[in-house]
Amino acid sequence: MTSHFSPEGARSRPLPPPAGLINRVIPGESVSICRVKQLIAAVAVSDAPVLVRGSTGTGKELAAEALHRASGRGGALIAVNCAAIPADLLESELFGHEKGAFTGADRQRIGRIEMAHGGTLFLDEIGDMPLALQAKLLRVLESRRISRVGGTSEIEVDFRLVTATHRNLDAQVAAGGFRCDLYYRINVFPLELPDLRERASDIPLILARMLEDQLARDPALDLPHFDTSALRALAGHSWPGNVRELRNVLARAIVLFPGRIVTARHVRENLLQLAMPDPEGPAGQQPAAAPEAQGLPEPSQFHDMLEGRADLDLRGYLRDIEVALIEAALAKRDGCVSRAADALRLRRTTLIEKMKKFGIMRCSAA
Ligand SMILES: Nc1ncnc2c1ncn2[C@@H]1O[C@H](COP(=O)(O)OP(=O)(O)OP(=O)(O)O)[C@@H](O)[C@H]1O
Repeated sequence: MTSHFSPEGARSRPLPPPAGLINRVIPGESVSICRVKQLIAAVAVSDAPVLVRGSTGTGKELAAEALHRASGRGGALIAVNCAAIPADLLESELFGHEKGAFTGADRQRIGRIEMAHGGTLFLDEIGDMPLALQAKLLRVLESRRISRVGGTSEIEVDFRLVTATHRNLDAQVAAGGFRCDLYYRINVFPLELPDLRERASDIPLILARMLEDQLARDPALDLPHFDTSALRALAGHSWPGNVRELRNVLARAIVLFPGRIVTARHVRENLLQLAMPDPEGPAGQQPAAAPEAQGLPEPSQFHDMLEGRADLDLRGYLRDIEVALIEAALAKRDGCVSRAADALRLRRTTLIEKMKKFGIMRCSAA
């Protein structure tokens, strides 16, 4: 029997991992994600199998990475997506094969389970594993030994098992699609990841982490800046695709609004829906400074200002603000419509239309 067994892989790891280690992998401070991180910290140092559940895109693979890093195991994290590999290839992918084991096996191949020796094996979408392979996996978990396809000798393996699924495994077991004995083996420590809409308060931190990662990958990137109204609009979305959907929204923002301020309107019209942005604010123009940086009230301040008020003539108030800002922009630029339009990030024709609508004259500052 070949043995990969070593005191290194089998040592007990009694010290809890530092919280910062897990925080670096999973950003967020909401109650629900903090509970997940506490559970990860508690279980990481043991060898107990963990079953991560959660809707698609909630970060199940990220949770596996956090568990692995916090476990202190010296080996690698080896991930296998059981749904992405055709059923007839999955066995040799997991167990490896000897040369000549089947047609096309022209050389020996080490499988993923062997590669995970001393580390963590992450079996994503375990609910999609064929029943025959489930039986083989159960034997490995019980004996801690594998045989490569076409091989005769046994190889001892020491790995921490983390599995994940977005399926309802209880229902699958009841329907006979998943082995009951394997289910109990892998479900020693269940970890439930919350949907993003249940931890919307984490969106700014997750977004900041994603932006940091983008910048680390490409320091020359001109990143967009999400203002508070944009963050509020993101928090109000239902996020059926969870954090993966948020990642896609950010990817869109990087393309559509490089170096620009992203507002709630952009979020609603261009990022959560796929309309192209207004040509106002053309490419090459410097990003507009945030309203608060220009001494203007930042939109979130209206929350406090409106507290306790019964009603408001919104249309009239917004018109007065628009007129006042247009008149101020024209006055500061000696009545020059083109320069005022640039300053207001409007097309010249749009500004002229507004001036006609509100009866604004080209007055100068003097
Ligand atoms: N908390 C988070 N912070 C930053 N990025 C995250 C977070 N959670 C998930 N992501 C990112 O979202 C994407 C989806 O995450 P992941 O693949 O871990 O989800 P999943 O739950 O395994 O999805 P599926 O069930 O569809 O396989 C990845 O790009 C991942 O890096």
